[in-house]
Parts: sequence; structure tokens; C-alpha cells
Amino acid sequence: NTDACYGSNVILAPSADHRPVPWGTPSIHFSLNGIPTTCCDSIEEIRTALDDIDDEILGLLNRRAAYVREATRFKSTRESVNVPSRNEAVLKRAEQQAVDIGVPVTIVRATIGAILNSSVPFEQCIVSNLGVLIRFEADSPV
Ligand SMILES: C=C(O[C@@H]1C=C(C(=O)O)C=C[C@H]1O)C(=O)O
Repeated sequence: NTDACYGSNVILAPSADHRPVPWGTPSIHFSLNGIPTTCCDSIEEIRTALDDIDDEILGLLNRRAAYVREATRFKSTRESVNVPSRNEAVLKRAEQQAVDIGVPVTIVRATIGAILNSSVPFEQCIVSNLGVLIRFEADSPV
């Protein structure tokens, strides 16, 4: 039952433990120079696509981290960095979006959760080290 993976949509897959591979037909449909194309015919093809996507995700994480760092400009103390109510809202919104768009909710819950759980310590790290920098500059001879 794929309901549990997606949160709503259901895809059909053979349920046998030892199914012959590849089973089914390529399920990713896209247009290559206007020509309808499908993927994938091999695991290598899939892994190349996953590597490309991971590169894109890294670019997005870099952008997100820049905004998280910028948020420190509006936080006066290290204690005010973590805002649990906002974390909760970010996660809730992502889960709802996932269901609406058809992204597997299991993946969204874990990844957005991990992004929040790492963004807060990153932001706290920036705030802590800004303090060090300011103290260092204040203590330096002019
Ligand atoms: C960026 C902020 O700081 C923290 C990081 C958040 C995030 O990564 O989305 C959300 C809330 C805060 O815990 C913020 O307050 O919005």
C-alpha cells in the first residue's frame, strides 16, 4: 500500500518478495527537444539523474542557508534564534504542500525536519561567532 509513502496517491507495484527486474515500464515522462522521452532503462541512468538532482538540492540549500544566516541580523541573542512555533509551521506547511503536489510525505517530513534541525544550530553558530568577532575587535588595540 503506497498510501503510506505518499500521504495520498497510490501507485501499483507487484508485491512479491522476489520480483523479476526490471518490472513494469519506465514511469518518468519528459520532453527532450520536443520528443516525448521516458526514463529509465538502467539503474546507472537513475543514479546519474539522482546525482544531478542532488547538485540542484545543494544549490537550494546554499540559498536557504544564506537566508538563515541573514535571519541572525534580526535576533539579539543566541537564545532567541530557535523559534519552535515557526519550525512547526514550516514543517506543517511543507507536509501540506507535499500532499497537494504529490511529493512523498515521508521524504518531505524527514528532509524538512533535518533542514530545520541543522539550520537552527547553524544560525546559533553564526550568532555565537559574531559575538566572538565583536569581542575580538573590541579588545584589539586601535
Ligand atoms: C530563520 C529563522 O530562525 C530559525 C530557523 C528556521 C528555519 O530554518 O526555517 C525557522 C525558525 C527559527 O527556528 C526564523 O526565525 O525564521
